[in-house]
Amino acid sequence: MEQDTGVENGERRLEEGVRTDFTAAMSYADYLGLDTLLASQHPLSEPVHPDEMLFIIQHQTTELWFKLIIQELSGARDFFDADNNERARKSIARVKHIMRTLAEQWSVLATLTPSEYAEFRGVLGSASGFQSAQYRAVEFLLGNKNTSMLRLYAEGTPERELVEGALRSPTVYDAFLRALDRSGLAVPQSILERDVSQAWVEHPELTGVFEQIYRDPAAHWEAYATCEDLVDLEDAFQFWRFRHLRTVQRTIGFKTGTGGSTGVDFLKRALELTFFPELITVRTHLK
Ligand code: HEM
Ligand SMILES: N[C@@H](CC(=O)c1ccccc1NC=O)C(=O)O
Repeated sequence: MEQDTGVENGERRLEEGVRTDFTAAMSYADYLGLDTLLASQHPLSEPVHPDEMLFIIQHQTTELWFKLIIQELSGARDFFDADNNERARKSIARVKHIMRTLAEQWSVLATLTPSEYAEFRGVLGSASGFQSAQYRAVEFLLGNKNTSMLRLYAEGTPERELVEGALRSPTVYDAFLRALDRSGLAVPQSILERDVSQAWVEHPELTGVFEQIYRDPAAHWEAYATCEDLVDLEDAFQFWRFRHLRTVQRTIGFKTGTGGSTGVDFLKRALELTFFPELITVRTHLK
């Protein structure tokens, strides 16, 4: 007797229970809002350059992931505030994996050759990733604050609210340090009371706190693991910046950017930034 594999003539038979009528029930597309999502790609080149779709989708998928990163980093901050280190670490790990995925995603855009990009770059006008409000909010949540970036977003717009909100609130690192202090590792008061809207600058007096942790990991295991998670996150973020830089260089060389910057040279400077400088310095001090 033939065994029923559920496959006939190369086709998988639909099972009896499979729903096919969604007039009165929620469907996949309903739940995900696919009508608006998939109607949101508007190439401007005429005739439409097929590679413009690649360009748009690469940016849109990145913005979707940025949206989740903002949720997770804000969540991590709240968990630190509630002294729930384990949950904060889980959110940080998720962000790290998203950043790794996004760093890998550059290889798709790298298939866009300089000649192809030049064919539709003109339609972008003065638009640039530099204006991404979600990206800026992520940078701010991690400590790379810069008040002058606010000028890019008109007052009263949701983008301004997002970026300004992130500028004025404590960073994930601020929240972690406050939690460390509550746990008994004395973080200098000046750091706990710093103006959180300022960019983080290295505080040499903080390195001692991390030295205590790194000299005896077993005694401070949760804090130690969290420090390493933060370093992982920073690494993943830097890889994303680096791959952006390399993609830009192979696509437009040393042209100035549509956002008005010097381009590659401007992006290179971001590689000098570090979110958690004391976590690097502590390594130098370890014997
Ligand atoms: C061929 C593709 C790309 C090129 C040629 C390119 C080029 C540039 C350039 C030249 C800048 C400097 C600002 C300016 O003057 O415009 C910049 C900034 C930026 N781009 Fe791109 N970009 C590309 C793709 C992307 C993608 C896919 C994203 C993802 C959202 C992105 C996000 C950003 C961000 C966030 C900045 C600001 C970086 C910072 O402030 O350090 N770019 N890009
Ligand atoms: N700054 C890029 C243009 C660009 O990449 C871009 C343009 C519109 C929307 C997003 C962009 N992505 C990153 O900067 C350039 O100078 O070619």
